[in-house]
Amino acid sequence: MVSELFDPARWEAIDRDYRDITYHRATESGTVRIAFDRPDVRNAFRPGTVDELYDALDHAKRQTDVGCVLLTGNGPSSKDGGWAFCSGGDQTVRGGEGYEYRDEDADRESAATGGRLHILEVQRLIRHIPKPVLCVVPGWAVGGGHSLHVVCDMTIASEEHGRFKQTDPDVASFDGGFGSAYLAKQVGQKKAREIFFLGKTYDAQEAADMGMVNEVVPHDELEEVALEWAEEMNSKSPTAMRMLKYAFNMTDDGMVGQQTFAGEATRLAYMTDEAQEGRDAFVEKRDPDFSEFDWHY
Ligand SMILES: CC(C)(COP(=O)(O)OP(=O)(O)OC[C@H]1O[C@@H](n2cnc3c(N)ncnc32)[C@H](O)[C@@H]1OP(=O)(O)O)[C@@H](O)C(=O)NCCC(=O)NCCSC(=O)CCC(=O)c1ccccc1C(=O)O
Repeated sequence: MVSELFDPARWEAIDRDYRDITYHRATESGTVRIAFDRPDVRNAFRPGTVDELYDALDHAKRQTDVGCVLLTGNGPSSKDGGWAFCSGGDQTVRGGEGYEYRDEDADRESAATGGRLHILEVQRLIRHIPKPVLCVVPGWAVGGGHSLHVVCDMTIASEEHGRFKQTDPDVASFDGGFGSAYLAKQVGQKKAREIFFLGKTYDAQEAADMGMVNEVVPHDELEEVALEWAEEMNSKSPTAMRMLKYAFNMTDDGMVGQQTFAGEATRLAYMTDEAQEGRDAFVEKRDPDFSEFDWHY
């Protein structure tokens, strides 16, 4: 069993050699499901988990017939029945310089000798992947797991088990990027500071009321609703969705936001006869003739 909420009839496995996550593609829509698969430790991520997550997201990015990514956590825990999206960095493999490849992770090709903190690379990929990422929270979203939900485009959460909490300062960590500053854009400065400075636990409805969760869904229906939302998004114009995501990002992402949005505008411009005249003129070693193209206003 992948997860109690997972309907095997609606998914097929994507053949990748993963240990800490599962990766599936919907049988009837351009949707993929990426899930943390360490339910016994509330889906905490270790360096190998982060590598796999990055690899799956990058693969999803490159599937031109995929319009939406679901990011979730498998469950429940075989030890106590608890549910989690993700509880952040695995504190048991945290060394002096960061999170370390240990035990069965030591044989990974990616294994570094020093510690890693590369979950931030995953955050940036979620931010820049040219399609919506929907965070599906069946239980705890804590620490770095909370930050991941914040950076996703939208979040839906289990009414019964969804729980949100920031423990970063309890374990001497601090996400000073999207996890805090972007969170403040979602819930306001006072609330964001409360979340980090007090470390309170909020249920799914409280998280929705403060603006960081889009919808609270009965636990048993969570993945069904996620697929419905994904199908809705898949029915939209891919170009419009991509440009909208980058437009939403742009005001907060500075020059990189501008670069990303402008890059997509350049792609659209490359598709015009006008751009092709520029290319052809160079290749044919002649002056370009743009005279037939309008100065649109
Ligand atoms: C998640 C809890 C609130 C759940 O509580 P509860 O339901 O009572 O379950 P427990 O009995 O506590 O846990 C069950 C079981 O899981 C183990 N476990 C849970 N979380 C972790 C974890 N993060 N690491 C390792 N193991 C974990 C727990 O020990 C139990 O195991 P048993 O063997 O059965 O006893 C609660 O569990 C909790 O508070 N967990 C810790 C949350 C936490 O502090 N996470 C780390 C925050 S820091 C972080 O994530 C850094 C991320 C990062 O890399 C980063 C770096 C640089 C900038 C930014 C970031 C960023 O934040 O993204």
